[in-house]
Amino acid sequence: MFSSEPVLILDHADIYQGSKLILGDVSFQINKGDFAYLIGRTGSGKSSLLKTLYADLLLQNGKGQVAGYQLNPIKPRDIPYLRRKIGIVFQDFQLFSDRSVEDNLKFVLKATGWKDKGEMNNRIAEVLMQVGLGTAQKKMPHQLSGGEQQRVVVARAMLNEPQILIADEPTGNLDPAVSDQIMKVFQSINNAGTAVLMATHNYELLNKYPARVLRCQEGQVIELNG
Ligand SMILES: Nc1ncnc2c1ncn2[C@@H]1O[C@H](COP(=O)(O)OP(=O)(O)OP(=O)(O)O)[C@@H](O)[C@H]1O
Repeated sequence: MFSSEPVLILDHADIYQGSKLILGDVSFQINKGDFAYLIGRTGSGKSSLLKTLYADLLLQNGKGQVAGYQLNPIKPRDIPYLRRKIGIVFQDFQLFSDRSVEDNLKFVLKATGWKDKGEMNNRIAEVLMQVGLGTAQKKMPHQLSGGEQQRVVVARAMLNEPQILIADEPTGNLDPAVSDQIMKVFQSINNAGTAVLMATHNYELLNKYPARVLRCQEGQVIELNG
């Protein structure tokens, strides 16, 4: 079964910001096909943990492995390749406002080594279909609602078929109905085999879309319903 393949392993990992220990002795695993929420109070370390996973913060103590890459140590030249295997979505949509949806996505494809125009166009059409925006290709970001823009951001994160989608407060700026749409997109991505790790303050979503819950609390990461 694909669900037992680990895409993320942290094993006695310590996560620091500078010399300050934020989370100590963190051990958990996420398998292909898992959906996990990451919760915890403001300042409890959620973003620091996620940054460690995409090597924005370097792991210095303990072991970590994401999408087949060892985090400790990771070679600087491997970091862009690691990030291609991870889809990353933040709270604030970061689309280029002066480029169409299609050009926003093409920018990422070109930056990650795609060359063939036809293949790029096909992949763009596929990911936009996946997020329910099959007709938005030529639109400019300002012609889209906040929720639609966030779906383009999710589509962009899916371009290189990541093994895991990491989302930091992806519904933070969206109202409940729109947050639901984003959750449905995440669920369909997850059902197609991509693991999802999503940091959120939105406890309504946890009730409505139950899944694994990891909580950052008092310098530790605790599994709530394992
Ligand atoms: N760049 C940084 N340099 C130093 N300390 C930092 C840095 N970023 C965060 N911290 C500290 O690390 C701790 C954890 O912050 P982090 O942003 O990971 O928490 P969080 O749970 O994501 O919070 P929020 O829910 O508000 O996003 C906090 O004490 C914060 O002050």
